[in-house]
Amino acid sequence: MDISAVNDLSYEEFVNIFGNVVEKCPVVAAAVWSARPFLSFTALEAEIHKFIDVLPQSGKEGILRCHPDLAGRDLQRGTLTQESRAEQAAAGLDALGPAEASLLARLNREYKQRFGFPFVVCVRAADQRAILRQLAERCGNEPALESVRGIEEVKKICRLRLRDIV
Ligand SMILES: NC(=O)N[C@H]1NC(=O)NC1=O
Repeated sequence: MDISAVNDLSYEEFVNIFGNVVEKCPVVAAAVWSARPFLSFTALEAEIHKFIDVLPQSGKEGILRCHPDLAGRDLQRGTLTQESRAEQAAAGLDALGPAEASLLARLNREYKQRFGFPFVVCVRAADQRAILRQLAERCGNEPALESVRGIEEVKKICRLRLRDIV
C-alpha cells in the first residue's frame, strides 16, 4: 500500500489495518488518523511518535504493559497477536531449549517485579542470545531509564510493522 492509499482509508479501515502497529493499542492508530494526509511513511511514523511522546509516564508504562512476555503464557497458549507470534517465532523464541526457557522466564519475572512493566525489545532484529543478554543487562537499569528504553523498542517494533503494511 502506498501513502496515498493510506490517506484514502476511512478511520474504520485505518484502525483495522494499523490498529496493532503498537501492540494492543489501537487508540494510537485511531488518534493519528486525524493527522491525514500523511506526506510520507516518515510523516505517518512521526505522528505516531508524537502521540506516544506526549503521553504522561503512566500512559507510556501502559503501552509497555500491553506487550506480551517473550516466550510467555500467550505464546504457550497460542493467544499472541498475529504480529507478535511471527516476531517471536522469527527470533526462535517458540523453540527455546529448557535451560534458555527457564532463564528467560526467571529474568522476565525479575524484570517485571523491579519495573512494574514487561521487558520489551524488538526481537525481529535479534536472536535468542542477544535477547537474553539484553534482558540481563537491562534488569540492572534505573526505572526512569528503563521506561525510556522500553518505549524506544516499541518504536522499533512499530517501524517494522508499519513497513510490512506501507
Ligand atoms: N515483550 C516484547 O518485547 N514483546 C515483543 N517484542 C517484539 O518484537 N514483538 C513483541 O511482541
